Amino acid sequence: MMFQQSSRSLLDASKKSSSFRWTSSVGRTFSSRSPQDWVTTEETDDPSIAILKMNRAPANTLSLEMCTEISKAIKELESNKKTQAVILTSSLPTIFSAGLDLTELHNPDKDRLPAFWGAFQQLYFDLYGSRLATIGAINGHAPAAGCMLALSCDYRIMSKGNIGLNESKLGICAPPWLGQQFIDTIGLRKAELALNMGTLFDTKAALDIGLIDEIVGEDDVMDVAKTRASQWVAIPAPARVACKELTRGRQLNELKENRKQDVDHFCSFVNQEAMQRNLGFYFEQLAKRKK
Ligand SMILES: CC/C=C\C/C=C\CCC/C=C/CC(=O)SCCNC(=O)CCNC(=O)[C@H](O)C(C)(C)COP(=O)(O)OP(=O)(O)OC[C@H]1O[C@@H](n2cnc3c(N)ncnc32)[C@H](O)[C@@H]1OP(=O)(O)O
Repeated sequence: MMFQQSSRSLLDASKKSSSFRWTSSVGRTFSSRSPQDWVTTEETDDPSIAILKMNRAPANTLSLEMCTEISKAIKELESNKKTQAVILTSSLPTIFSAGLDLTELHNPDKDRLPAFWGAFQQLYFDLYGSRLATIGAINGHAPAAGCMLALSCDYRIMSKGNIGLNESKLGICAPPWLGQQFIDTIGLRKAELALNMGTLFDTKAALDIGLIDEIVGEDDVMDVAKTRASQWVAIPAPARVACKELTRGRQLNELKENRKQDVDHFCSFVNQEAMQRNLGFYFEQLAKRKK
């Protein structure tokens, strides 16, 4: 790993508190196969390129365990010297990732909340700072932390869905480091407008503002992703890693140095009554939407 971070205590805590079936505060039951199946890695016909698929139906939301599983998969791929690139994608038909699992934020378990945020920070370190060339094959919606997954990749192709940081619509604001990633990608003024309005961009608008690099047809996503991965892998690895350090090192180190404060800030922010009211309201709207 290029930007190795230590998070043992938080991740150890996360293991203790893992639960894989629970009823949310608005009464919906989430169940799934075990977290080990939520993320799978596949080989391609090029041994230097791997695929990392998110399989957590219904929306690939990022719970503590989901963040941990993605981080684990990235580290495993990095531990194989032959692997030089990873394609991050979703096995769900219309959703890349719906962002943070709101059941973690709404009426949170006070002991689990810091571990959850620590696992999300770790995922940012592991993906944004990976030694691998990372290609985001965004094959569906990618709001909020789903957009963070995309922004953390080196190159983004997208076939359908909406992408952006819509946190303001939930009555919250993206954490500073995610906001900075967004600003660094599309520029301050565009980010300022989009963050305030909570704008989600369709593929064309996302391409226009530079949030994604390419629009691809639904059936072409994996072929194009492999082609782009090959192009990135063709650049000598030390050069790629040095470029990444140049463009991302400062932001990664800043959070690394302020990790504990960021967790404390997040927890006190989320635990505010007004924040919980907003989240509860948003969550209920989400559940009612289909009906
Ligand atoms: C100054 C302040 C500084 C610091 C503050 C610090 C920290 C605060 C930072 C908080 C950061 C937050 C980042 C986030 O990621 S918040 C999450 C944001 N995500 C969303 O808003 C997406 C919500 N989902 C959707 O809009 C739609 O689901 C989507 C468009 C993605 C897909 O629509 P579709 O119609 O295809 O599917 P749905 O039927 O809506 O969804 C399927 C089921 O999944 C459930 N779901 C969806 N998203 C979430 C989620 N994020 N969390 C939990 N559950 C989710 C949805 O309710 C459906 O459930 P069922 O009805 O099938 O039970």
